[in-house]
Amino acid sequence: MRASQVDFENAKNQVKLLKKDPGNEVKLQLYALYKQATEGPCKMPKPGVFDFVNKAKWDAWTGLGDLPQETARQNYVDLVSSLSSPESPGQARPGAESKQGAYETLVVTSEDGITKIMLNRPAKKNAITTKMYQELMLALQAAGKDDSALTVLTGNGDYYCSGNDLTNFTDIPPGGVEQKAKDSAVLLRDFVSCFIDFPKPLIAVVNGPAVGISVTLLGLFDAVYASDRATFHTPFSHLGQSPEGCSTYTFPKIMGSAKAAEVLIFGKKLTAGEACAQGLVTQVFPDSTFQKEVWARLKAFAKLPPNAMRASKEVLRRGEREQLHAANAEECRVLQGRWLSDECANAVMAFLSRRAKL
Ligand SMILES: CCCCC/C=C/C(=O)SCCNC(=O)CCNC(=O)[C@H](O)C(C)(C)COP(=O)(O)OP(=O)(O)OC[C@H]1O[C@@H](n2cnc3c(N)ncnc32)[C@H](O)[C@@H]1OP(=O)(O)O
Repeated sequence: MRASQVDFENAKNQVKLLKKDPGNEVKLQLYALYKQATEGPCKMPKPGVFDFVNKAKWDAWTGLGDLPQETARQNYVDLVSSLSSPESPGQARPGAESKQGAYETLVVTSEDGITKIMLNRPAKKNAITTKMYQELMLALQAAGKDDSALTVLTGNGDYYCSGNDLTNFTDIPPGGVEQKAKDSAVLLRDFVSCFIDFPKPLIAVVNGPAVGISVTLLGLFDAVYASDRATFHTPFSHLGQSPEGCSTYTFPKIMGSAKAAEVLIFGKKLTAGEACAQGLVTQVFPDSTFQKEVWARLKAFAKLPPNAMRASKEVLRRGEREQLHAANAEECRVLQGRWLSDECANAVMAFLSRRAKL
């Protein structure tokens, strides 16, 4: 799964042959990844506010931060591969099957026995919108049933994921904020259930910083590989919120109750090394060799008998599935109340009005 210069050149040519216009957002991502892959991080001065086109390009490119050029090249190749329609197989990277042209917020590819689900909003640090929650559930359902041996979740760009997209809170339905809180609790419960019940090995490839729900969910993965650039931050109290993703059950089990409280109540940000020492991360790799080393390892895992791996996962999970669903339900119930609190409203408003950042 590591793109060579030849793959990159092929992908560049495939873009010109695309039969369908991929839309402006995707074109901006292609532009940004291409620039990052060929020139490195954006050093151009910020265009004027009325220079809309160049400002959008600049935003997309700077949104990739310090993403290594090799990773940008890989992500560019993956994105082009995902755009190749099944009717034009000549456009696809040999061996890489892209089934999910339908997703707006994800790039999903299958290759070498591995289905890779990549969060794909790099300019927004892969913050999870309502649409992305829904697409992730669909992608996980499909991956659970496909013939790949492993499923991997990762992020495009310099972040793994910045957690819940805080603009989700601005989309209030006719039933008002109470209805919004209720709908969000249902969505969250269904979303987390997909991870609890996922039937085959699920691996997180944490390519950069992780925030909020993208951290708490890690306790439900079977392995977590992290770049040494990654950090792990759950600022729930700062946001007037409370933990989710079954972390109230998994974190004390993984790291002990004192360390779990420091992370989940006081929002202590962990480095990749600390997260590994506390058992949340399986192994940390230097960012410069992260993709190469992790994918080599995953390809070897994917050659193991898939039914044996599923059976082992099932027997490991069976003993605690009930407790996990109970923790999920209780976390969603408490959060529903938190979302209606002044503490939460003030924190979200502060972020949206650019007064606060983590
Ligand atoms: C329904 C289910 C609910 C599930 C409950 C889940 C809870 C959680 O996940 S709580 C955690 C929520 N996340 C956050 O509070 C993170 C907020 N973001 C930040 O603090 C920062 O953006 C950052 C530290 C993640 C990155 O900072 P920086 O490197 O300086 O980059 P920018 O802030 O300029 O970000 C670029 C761009 O992306 C937008 N963005 C980033 N994260 C989010 C987010 N979580 N929600 C919405 N938007 C986000 C940011 O606003 C910038 O946008 P533009 O200004 O339009 O470029």
